[in-house]
Amino acid sequence: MDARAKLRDAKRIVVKVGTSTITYPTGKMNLSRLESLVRELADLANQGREIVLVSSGAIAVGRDRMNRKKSASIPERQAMAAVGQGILMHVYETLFASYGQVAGQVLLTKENSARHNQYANSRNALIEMLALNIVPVINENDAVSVDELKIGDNDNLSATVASLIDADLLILLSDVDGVYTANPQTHPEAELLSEIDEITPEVEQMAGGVLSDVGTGGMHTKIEAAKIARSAGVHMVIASGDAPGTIRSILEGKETGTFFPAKEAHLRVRKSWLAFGRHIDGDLMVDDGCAKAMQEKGSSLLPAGLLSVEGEFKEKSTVRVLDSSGREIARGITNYDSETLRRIAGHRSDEISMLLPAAQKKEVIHRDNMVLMA
Ligand SMILES: Nc1ncnc2c1ncn2[C@@H]1O[C@H](COP(=O)(O)OP(=O)(O)O)[C@@H](O)[C@H]1O
Ligand SMILES: N[C@@H](CCC(=O)OP(=O)(O)O)C(=O)O
Repeated sequence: MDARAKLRDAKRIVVKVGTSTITYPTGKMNLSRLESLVRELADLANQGREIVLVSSGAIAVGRDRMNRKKSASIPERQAMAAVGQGILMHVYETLFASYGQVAGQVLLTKENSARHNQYANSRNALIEMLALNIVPVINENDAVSVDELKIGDNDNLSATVASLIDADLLILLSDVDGVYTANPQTHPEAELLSEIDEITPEVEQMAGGVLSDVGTGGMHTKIEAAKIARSAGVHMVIASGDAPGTIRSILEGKETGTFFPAKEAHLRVRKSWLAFGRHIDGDLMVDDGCAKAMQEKGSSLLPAGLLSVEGEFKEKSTVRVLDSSGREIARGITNYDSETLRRIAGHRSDEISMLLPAAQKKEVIHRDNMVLMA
């Protein structure tokens, strides 16, 4: 069966719109886009589908209201978001109400997904809203989240939300109609890719940089979102937010935008929390033999395979595991702090008891506390 045909049955759908889709380059709201988007989403909800909207745009709309051209400082961006989010939500609420639907605002920070109890709370709230036929309208809580509280971009946020609620499909609507072989704004000869089955280093290379002045991540953060979604068993499509009817055409299984099919064996909720909900505290580089054993046999990470340690962290921190070329292959919770890891790196398990005074666990990261990323 054509892989896209599965999308016809998608019941729980997360749609993310970028700043560039819902505002004009001047910063003013693009009301006709907002109207046609909400109309399309309300119609899907009328069909009995569960819809979640993740919308950017708070900072741009706030800037426009306050007549600011560019907000350089972080506190100023926070202030702009506080103004813009209210305006945006008012517009969404009014539009959804005009189509007979109820919208409810949910603002998230990294903390909501980094602590397990808060992760469960966010999930419960969203699932209850869907059960009550409320359309959650989500954004990052830009007015309060800075530095380590910040998720950073709504592409990652939408994929984390999709994984949190076990969505069937995530649609990222942007100012570009999918992933091209290179940035089409700088490479007019670039070609649109209809489907990406594997996120290879070449795909990451194609993602290039951002040109948009109000958005944050460009194609790079959308590829990161695809990794999160696919691993969590969520299909993802990147398409243009320009043309009305795009979402309907995706749900008819038509070849619209770039399709990232979900991985078959997807992560259970605990593992997806482990991989994507938590703050990353450091990097561990491993040798090729160790990388192969982890990827092909699902082995734990042992000290013998460890080449180097980046960052200062305590035991039970979340770290990325990189292969010798620097590519991320896994994430997990380490049994040792960074200082101890530097001492035991490269040593066989039988040598460890001599290096460390008390009896220690053998693995650096146990396979149960690890998620493969590549
Ligand atoms: N390979 C690529 N294919 C498509 N777009 C790309 C690629 N590489 C970089 N881009 C850029 O990413 C932009 C979309 O990202 P962004 O402006 O952040 O959108 P949004 O506001 O929807 O999140 C495109 O307009 C394009 O300039
Ligand atoms: N949360 C911010 C936008 C962050 C963001 O990811 O923007 P975009 O790249 O346009 O999706 C806002 O509402 O202004």
